[in-house]
Amino acid sequence: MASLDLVQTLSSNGLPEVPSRFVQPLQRRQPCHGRSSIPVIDLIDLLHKDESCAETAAKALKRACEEWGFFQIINHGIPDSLLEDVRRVVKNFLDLPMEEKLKRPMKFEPYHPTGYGRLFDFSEDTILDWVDVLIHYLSPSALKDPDYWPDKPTNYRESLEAYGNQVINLVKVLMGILSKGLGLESSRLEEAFGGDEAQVVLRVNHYPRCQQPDLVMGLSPHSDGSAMTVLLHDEVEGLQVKKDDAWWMVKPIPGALIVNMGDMMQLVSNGRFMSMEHRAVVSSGTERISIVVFYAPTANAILGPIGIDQHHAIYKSIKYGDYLATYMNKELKGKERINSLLK
Ligand SMILES: O=C(O)CCC(=O)C(=O)O
Ligand SMILES: [Fe+2]
Repeated sequence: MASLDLVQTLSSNGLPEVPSRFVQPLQRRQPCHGRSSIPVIDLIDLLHKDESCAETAAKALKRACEEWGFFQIINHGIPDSLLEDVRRVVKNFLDLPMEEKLKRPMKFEPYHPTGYGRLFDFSEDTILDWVDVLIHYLSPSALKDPDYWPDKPTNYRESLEAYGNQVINLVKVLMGILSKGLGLESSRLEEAFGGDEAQVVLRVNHYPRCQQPDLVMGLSPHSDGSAMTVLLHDEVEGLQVKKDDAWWMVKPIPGALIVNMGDMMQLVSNGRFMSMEHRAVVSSGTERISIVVFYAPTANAILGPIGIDQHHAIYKSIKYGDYLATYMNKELKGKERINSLLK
């Protein structure tokens, strides 16, 4: 296959048209309906000493997960200065010369792509998304290959380590509350996903400016294969969520993190917490960077609906590693994968 430059290079080379491999067929260019105010959840309320306040907030969280599967979390406890650091070191990495970034080119291990480059490029027929990515593990230690963490800029590793730990703690708190919301012990979901063996992956999505933004997708419609996903944005719009068959542009709140339920949360909750389809669009005026943490089960976890009479289970059980294998080896296509687990 002839090699095609990464998007950042294509963006800066000044060509009037995007290469044909990025052009989406008309039926895949569904318009956006408008802006949405996805639910806003305040962690201070969720952890409030006043029980009735905490309970009201927990109900709002549960409703957000049932109706949208997406919310923005404010007062999440991760200092603004750390979020700033993370955005800065990631931007500094992306600004390095291509040869430096390609010292860790994308390697496609069976389930675990890691490195810098292009995702989901399976054959010359695959339509490519207008995005370059950097991926590495944050946890567990067996998968956290330090060689795949950029060593430039100098404080990249320190900032991402600190941020990763804080996001993992936040996810655990949210999962504890959602676990109780399903009528389970607060630790039940965390245990189901493998406790400290859960796979936590960082992915930087870099969407450079695009000369023909209406013809391409930044990230094609998909649902996340994870249990929960936490997205740090750069205040640039681009994330769209599909609800009631329409696409809604998320308006990012400065300082907030965007959280969404992944397929594994939909599975274990027997379809109560929704792993919604979403996509990213790009613009001709501004680049966009999203820094995403996927909190996913350990590969050995066998998962199915939890805490219900199995007659009422609408999904089959699956070993997460098998799910991941199909997830990573196919083009992104809406909610095809989780729907394939329906009984
Ligand atoms: O960049 C975004 O807004 C979306 C990222 C995303 O959906 C993903 O990385 O799975
Ligand atoms: Fe996603």
